[in-house]
Amino acid sequence: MNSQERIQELRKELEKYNYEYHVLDTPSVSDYEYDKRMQELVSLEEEYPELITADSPSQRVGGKPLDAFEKVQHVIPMLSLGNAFNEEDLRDFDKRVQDGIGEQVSYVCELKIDGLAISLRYEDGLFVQGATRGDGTTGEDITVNLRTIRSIPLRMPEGETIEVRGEAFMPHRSFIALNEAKEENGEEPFANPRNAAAGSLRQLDPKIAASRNLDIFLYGVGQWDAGELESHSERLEYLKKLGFKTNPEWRKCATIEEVIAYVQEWTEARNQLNYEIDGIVIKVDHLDQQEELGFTAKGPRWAIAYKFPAEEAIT
Ligand SMILES: NC(=O)c1cnc(N)c2cc(Br)sc12
Repeated sequence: MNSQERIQELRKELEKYNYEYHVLDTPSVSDYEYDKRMQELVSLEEEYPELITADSPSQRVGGKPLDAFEKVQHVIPMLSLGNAFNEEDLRDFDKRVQDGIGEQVSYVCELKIDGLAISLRYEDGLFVQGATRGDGTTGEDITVNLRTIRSIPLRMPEGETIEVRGEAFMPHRSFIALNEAKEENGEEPFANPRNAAAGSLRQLDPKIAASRNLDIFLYGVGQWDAGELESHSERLEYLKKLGFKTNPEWRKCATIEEVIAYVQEWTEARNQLNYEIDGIVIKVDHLDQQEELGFTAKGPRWAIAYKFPAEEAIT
């Protein structure tokens, strides 16, 4: 086997191990085995730098810090949702939807991740750009920092050209470790994981972002010319098939009663998660019904965000 073939073989192995560990949470090799192969890849790429490609597992943490972030225009605006605060608000939402459609409508419920909304663009399967939501139409290009999130594939097996959307966040254990380090250095700790994730992704030095152990759940699609799926639930399944990390707790709900039961279940169970959620997102599942309902100035008529009551401060 020549060096180029060995480099290709190492990249495939490392991408597989990375996917198993960071997306499936089911590692098949030890960190030692992973690190040994990464070391071999880095040495071979140092010997043959002309063979280095942007999607090589060795290229996740970029070089020098940026001077600033470029602006990115979102061709399809990134959503903001109207809020529901109690069961009555949810029933009012359901009534508006049923009146608007005139027949039974099914929903998808998802955990509302307390992080920051992100858009990822892939061209022919290659990760080419990642951006913050910003004001919904103009965000910031933070590609170099998003490349450091290990659950984001640098290349997906299917050569899809697609924009996917989700929420970047800082898991509890990363947040605790970061604030402990900050306090040891006499620095101001972050108030909550959302601020810590936002602050980390807005670092101009990708090495700092890489050190923050961020993660992401993908849950939506932006620009996608080939898109021919009929429902949001099919999109969630397709994102998973493409190799993205999707949140496993989503559920199809045939009625608002089932939505209310799901909300109740996670109001009680959210403290068992190893990441913060601040509510539940409820969406009409069928895309043609979403289109029929359309938008108000505040946001889509076909989705709403139920917000958990503020937790009593533990005194
Ligand atoms: N699954 C979802 O749709 C979802 C999850 N977490 C969030 N913070 C948000 C925000 C919007 Br806007 S949608 C959404």
